[in-house]
Amino acid sequence: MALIALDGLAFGHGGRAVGTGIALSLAAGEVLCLLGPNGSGKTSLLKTVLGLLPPLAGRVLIGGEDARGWPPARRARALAHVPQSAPDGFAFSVLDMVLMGRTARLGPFGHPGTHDRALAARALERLGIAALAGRAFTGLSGGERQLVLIARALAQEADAILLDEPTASLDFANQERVLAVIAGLKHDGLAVVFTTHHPDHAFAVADRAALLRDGRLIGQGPVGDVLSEAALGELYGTPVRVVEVAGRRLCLAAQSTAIITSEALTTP
Ligand SMILES: Nc1ncnc2c1ncn2[C@@H]1O[C@H](COP(=O)(O)OP(=O)(O)OP(=O)(O)O)[C@@H](O)[C@H]1O
Repeated sequence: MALIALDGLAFGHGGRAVGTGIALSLAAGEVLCLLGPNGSGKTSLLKTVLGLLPPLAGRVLIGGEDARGWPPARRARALAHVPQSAPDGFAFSVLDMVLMGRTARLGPFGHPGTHDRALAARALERLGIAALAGRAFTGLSGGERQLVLIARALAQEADAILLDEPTASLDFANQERVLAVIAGLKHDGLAVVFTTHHPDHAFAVADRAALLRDGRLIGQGPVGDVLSEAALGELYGTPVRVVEVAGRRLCLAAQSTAIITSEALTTP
């Protein structure tokens, strides 16, 4: 059975529809990459699945049940969220930020115990940021914050994790680390949804891709079927080349390939 299913979903803000007619499903142990141009509705769609925005029509089914009206704790046990960024608030330590991921799992007294601390420490290690545990979250760089938000979601131990541009602020090595973490979550049997502006990342770790343009899905299915040069070109409105290098498929904007090639030819 699908862990997450979207059925005729319309979503938007303040009653104004951004997207309509969304039908998608994702099983445990599957990774879905949501691609689309700026403003196509990726974040709004994720927020609707997470219950942060009410559906304007249709349903969000989690484990086969309509999730409308679910209490936050139940939702948090099912779905973890990695937002693009967190607002500046109190100067919580990194460890306390990650422990907040345990909120829906805490016992009657609401205090994290040994098990919660061990999970938080493991999540920090998995993201390579154990050394940041005692630092104030508000004193971190954008990329460090992004890694902490991912660690917080891992500590949540939800059935599915939805990540909004999880590699956007990260350096090259940390992008690879996060892709490896996503592959690890799949291996652990979680359902993973992530948005990105890098189709390469879909090729690297996703089983399925969904292409959102102007709030409508113009393609979805297995990555190998969906991410053709033609489909990516239509999605972004620019010619795209897909090349294979060292066993990995990579995307290039066809126009910039031409520029690079002509420069390479003319540079002595
Ligand atoms: N809080 C909001 N209130 C009203 N409209 C919003 C709000 N947030 C986003 N929108 C609108 O919804 C549309 C989709 O935005 P959304 O952030 O979901 O797109 P996106 O695909 O995630 O974009 P990007 O790739 O640039 O992050 C845009 O037209 C945007 O202006």
